[in-house]
Amino acid sequence: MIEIPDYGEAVKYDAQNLLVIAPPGCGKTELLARRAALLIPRLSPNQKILALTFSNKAKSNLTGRLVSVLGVERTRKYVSIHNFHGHAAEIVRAHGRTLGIDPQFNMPDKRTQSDAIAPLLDGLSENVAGDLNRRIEEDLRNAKQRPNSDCQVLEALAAHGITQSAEIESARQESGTIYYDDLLRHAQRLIRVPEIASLYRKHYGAMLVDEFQDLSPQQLDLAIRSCEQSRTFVGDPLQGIYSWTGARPIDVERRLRKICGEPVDLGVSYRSSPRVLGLLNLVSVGLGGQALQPKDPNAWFEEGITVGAKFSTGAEEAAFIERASGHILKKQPSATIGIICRAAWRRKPIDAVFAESSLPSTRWDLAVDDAGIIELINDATTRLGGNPDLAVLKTEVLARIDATDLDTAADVAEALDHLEKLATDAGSIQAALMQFRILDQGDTAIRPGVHLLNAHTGKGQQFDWVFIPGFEQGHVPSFLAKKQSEIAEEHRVLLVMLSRARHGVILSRADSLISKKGQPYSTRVSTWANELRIGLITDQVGLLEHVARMPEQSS
Ligand SMILES: Nc1ncnc2c1ncn2[C@@H]1O[C@H](COP(=O)(O)OP(=O)(O)OP(=O)(O)O)[C@@H](O)[C@H]1O
Repeated sequence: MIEIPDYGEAVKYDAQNLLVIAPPGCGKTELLARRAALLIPRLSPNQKILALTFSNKAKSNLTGRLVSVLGVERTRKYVSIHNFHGHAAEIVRAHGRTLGIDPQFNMPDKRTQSDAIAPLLDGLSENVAGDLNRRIEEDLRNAKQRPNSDCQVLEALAAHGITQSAEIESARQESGTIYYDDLLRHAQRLIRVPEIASLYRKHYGAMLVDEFQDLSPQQLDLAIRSCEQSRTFVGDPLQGIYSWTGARPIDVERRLRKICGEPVDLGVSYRSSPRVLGLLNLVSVGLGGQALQPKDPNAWFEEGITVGAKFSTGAEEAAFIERASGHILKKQPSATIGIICRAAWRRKPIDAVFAESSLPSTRWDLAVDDAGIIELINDATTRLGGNPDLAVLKTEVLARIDATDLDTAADVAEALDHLEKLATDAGSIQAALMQFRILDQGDTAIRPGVHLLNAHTGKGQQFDWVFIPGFEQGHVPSFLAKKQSEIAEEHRVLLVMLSRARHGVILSRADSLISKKGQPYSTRVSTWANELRIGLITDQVGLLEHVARMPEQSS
């Protein structure tokens, strides 16, 4: 490992291919943006940099950083920023005909495959349906994670899958539908055609890949065949939390080391306070990683804060989080507060409290909280004369977005679903639209106020304060994690949640929660409580006192 404490050196590091492996908050994403500035003058005329991210949120994050370093115009002119599905969709649209795929194929969204599986689950109990669904998804993913033709997919399913998986795939092939995994598979097949690869390689003179630990070998293959020079990969295998979607951090890192040589390491955190790092280091060292030092330990009020809080009920915990957020925002109106739960179900009482609160809050998993999506729907409604049929409205909205932007398409579908429900009560689509909460979120930066999200959505993001409710066995780690490898992944999820925090982290739990059936049940503290105990310096009372001592933010 080549140790470079500051990214300044790594940006300029003059390797053709550069691999950067570093813990959270050390500036990996920032490095990509700065490296783009270094690479642009080296591009040939008409060439661009291909920037690839794993998810749409990561794409917004990287876009924001690129824009702050390069400016809007240079970013637009020199960098194509895609998530993997978007990049794959572009290849399949442009060249799919080579494989007999109609270039006008309907873009899949997150539900296309699950809608096809749903009829097979009808009438089954929740557990049996959940297991069957998982098994079918796993079979299909395994059969499609290599450049298999449709016939080879069916052969793989016949050899290794259950009959229902083959049934779903046969029906898909007959109808000519494309699912998410088919996009990547077809793109991988196409990029192996030398003439097609050569087009992309001429067009892209450099490549930036963020969060390489989240990639499947298939995504990596697609990336490295799309651009063959000046490739920069950044990531942190200890933040690998996507093995359930096919990510293989160890294999991917091995391959990248072959391509790039020894990785560069960044060892200083620019994100977190000494207290937050103290807590974070307990987890990362437990996972075999290195302990991080803060860049400027004296820059933080009282060195930051870490809190362990316990409540009798989920409702009490939620009320406290709302109250503490209010105190923080009163002292620091521009503070960003992330309330990060491992799983959405655990956030229920908290979401309910913030839905009634006067504090500014955004739910990241609710598409209708996204001003961009609402604007798209509003514009389309106006064009269609004010009160359109929902199906017509959907077509109109989708016609206005980039056909390869699957995540936005999925958000639109989700928002329209929600709109449909609201319209039933409100009497019309227009009346329902008035009820959508429009937030002032013009750009990609995280706005001051409260953000409610789940661990996986928070990947790559940061907040001044992070609340992690639900530090209970069954939630952290999730009750779904049974194998050793799954529990290790849950441990990394904890690392990801903690490492989103800049100034302070508040871990909390409730003794009693309400089940889906409305019955109270008792909880036990997370298995990792002992590991973290010495890193938690105070409790909920100490938190409020710390906030009370904090100086008022000057305006
Ligand atoms: N050299 C630097 N000087 C000043 N600030 C920096 C520097 N590098 C990064 N930062 C800031 O530190 C914070 C964390 O950086 P960044 O998000 O790039 O880290 P990361 O390694 O990508 O984290 P993660 O792995 O959690 O996604 C950001 O606010 C960034 O602007």
